[in-house]
Amino acid sequence: MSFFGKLKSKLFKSSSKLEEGLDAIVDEGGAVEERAPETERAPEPPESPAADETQADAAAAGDGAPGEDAGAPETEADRAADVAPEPAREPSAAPEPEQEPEPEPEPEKGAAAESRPEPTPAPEAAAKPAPEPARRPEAEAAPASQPAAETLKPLDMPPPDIADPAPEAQGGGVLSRLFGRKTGPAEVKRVLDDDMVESLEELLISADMGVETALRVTANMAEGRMGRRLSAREIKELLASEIARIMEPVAKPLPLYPTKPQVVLVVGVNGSGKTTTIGKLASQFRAAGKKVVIAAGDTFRAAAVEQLQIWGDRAGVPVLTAPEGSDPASLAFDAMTKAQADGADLLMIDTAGRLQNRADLMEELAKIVRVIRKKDPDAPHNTLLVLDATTGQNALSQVETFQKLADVSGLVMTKLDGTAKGGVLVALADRFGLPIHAIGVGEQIDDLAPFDPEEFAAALTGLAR
Ligand SMILES: Nc1nc2c(ncn2[C@@H]2O[C@H](COP(=O)(O)OP(=O)(O)OP(=O)(O)O)[C@@H](O)[C@H]2O)c(=O)[nH]1
Repeated sequence: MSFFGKLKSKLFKSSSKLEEGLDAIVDEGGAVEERAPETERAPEPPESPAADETQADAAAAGDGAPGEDAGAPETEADRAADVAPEPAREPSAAPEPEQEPEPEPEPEKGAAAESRPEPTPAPEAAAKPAPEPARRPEAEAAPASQPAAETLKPLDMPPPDIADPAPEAQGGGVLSRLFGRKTGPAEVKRVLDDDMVESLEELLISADMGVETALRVTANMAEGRMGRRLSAREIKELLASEIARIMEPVAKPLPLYPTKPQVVLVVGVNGSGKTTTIGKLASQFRAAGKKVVIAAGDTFRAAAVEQLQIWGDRAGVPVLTAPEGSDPASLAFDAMTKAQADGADLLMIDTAGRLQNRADLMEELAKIVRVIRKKDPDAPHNTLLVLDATTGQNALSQVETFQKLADVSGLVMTKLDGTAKGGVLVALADRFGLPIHAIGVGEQIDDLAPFDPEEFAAALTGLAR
């Protein structure tokens, strides 16, 4: 199964919570409205403020004039919802079938989509001499062997609501029936009012987005739209757009430098997925032609060392170990010496994750850094914090703690498959702004994907279904 296939299907645990919640909010205070058939729908005049009757009126009257949502500023939402597959996403694979442009109920939607600028590669990424694991493929000339690039699939967007089988049983408008026209399917819309905003805030908080982020996201969604009637899909599009906007700046692949070896210190609490992530990254780096050395720096747990050795074997990468209980800094020094002697491109150092005694851990990490700096004053070049997405809000305090223990330069979020807590990524991005280099979507060696904000937002809100 492709990375995105996994992400899409597995994130539904998260999305189903948000999706069902959003549906319920709209259903709760909404009214069924009939939509005109797409072919007959003329551009709607912009909704005048006067047309924004009181929410109570609208809800009570079930005012269902077709296309009354034409005035809703949906451009941003469309951007997230209608994201086109990027042609460069699978450089070595057979070309993906172009995604069918979605028939749009509102004419301006199509126009907005057409005028959307193509994402441009980040200059520093394009200038990188070597491909990077977990890199978004459009940002570079990735080799055919790059696993992350190869396995990403473009988003299979669902058909729009308008394409649902038209339930004649729901009845058409009088004029439609007189002229023998079939109407579009009915849909529920709810006037965006204070109650609905509050319900949205509560839903986002319950989806692990954190209070501050949830309030900000909801406020942005509501801005300029109070009094408008919105369908669940429109709300999801707005939410997806907001989420993608927050996540866009943090979606950055692990930067690669010409320095040899580039030292990547990997930190995180026990069980967060450090070992697995090191194995997956090593495999991707190796597939991209990099020479990698791994140092098993959690010398206090024999099982952790064994596990890392297994991953090293899988990835085809040497793992340096030391006797149980020996000094991790001494191992790191030896590993640095070996990596330099071997001309390795990357040295990945696993570390212990015992937060029970922070002072010890802080000293241990500081000592590792001190000794590797004897070999290279700029090392470590990256300090990756591995976070387990299933811990939800706890991930926020882990970032705070590890920022005090080490100079965290980026995040990898593991276990995004099978969690209903994906919303915490939004809170993390909003609060810390640390780059999310990759996401773990399973326990297999190729289950590490680049982080794509739009795909993530669509999957989280249920638009990707
Ligand atoms: N479903 C899923 N499981 C994962 C993922 N990443 C890691 N795991 C599992 O999480 C568990 C812990 O992973 P490890 O890599 O051993 O975590 P660690 O941080 O090295 O833990 P310690 O060795 O205890 O320090 C293992 O069972 C992994 O298979 C992921 O992305 N998805």
